[in-house]
Amino acid sequence: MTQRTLVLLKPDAVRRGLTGEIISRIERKAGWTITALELRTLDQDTLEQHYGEHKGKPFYEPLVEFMASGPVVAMIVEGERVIEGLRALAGPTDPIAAAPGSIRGDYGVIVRENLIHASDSEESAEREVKIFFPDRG
Ligand SMILES: Nc1ncnc2c1ncn2[C@@H]1O[C@H](COP(=O)(O)OP(=O)(O)OP(=O)(O)O)[C@@H](O)[C@H]1O
Repeated sequence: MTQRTLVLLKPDAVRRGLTGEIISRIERKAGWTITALELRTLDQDTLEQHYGEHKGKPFYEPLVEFMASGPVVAMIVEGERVIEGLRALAGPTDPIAAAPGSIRGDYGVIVRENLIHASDSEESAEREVKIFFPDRG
């Protein structure tokens, strides 16, 4: 089943010089293709649209502040079962609970600074692609 997903390499990944490594891991998966890629600093409006479901939660404000603290790499990745596959490659939200070999398991410690976002369903992917790449909607 060919799908597309929206991936963000968060400001911690850019600051720590890990984007090349993470992009390589994605590129090496057979049949997955990066079809859009941009380095961009996110504004409040974009972050509100993206993380709106978390508004009101205690971690929302620090999360938005962190996500605006430096550039992110936004990508569309297309391929076979790429939504489930990228969530597996990223690992669970809490990097300490993430298995070694996953991106968060290998490089992360802090829940907020967990390196990568990947859409969690086809509906989220379509919604998020439109937010970050409106011309690909
Ligand atoms: N308890 C928490 N404390 C601090 N930050 C959190 C917490 N829970 C979630 N976050 C941050 O908010 C982001 C979005 O939370 P969500 O529950 O959607 O996790 P996720 O689906 O693993 O992450 P993402 O949507 O970024 O792929 C997380 O990736 C993390 O950066």
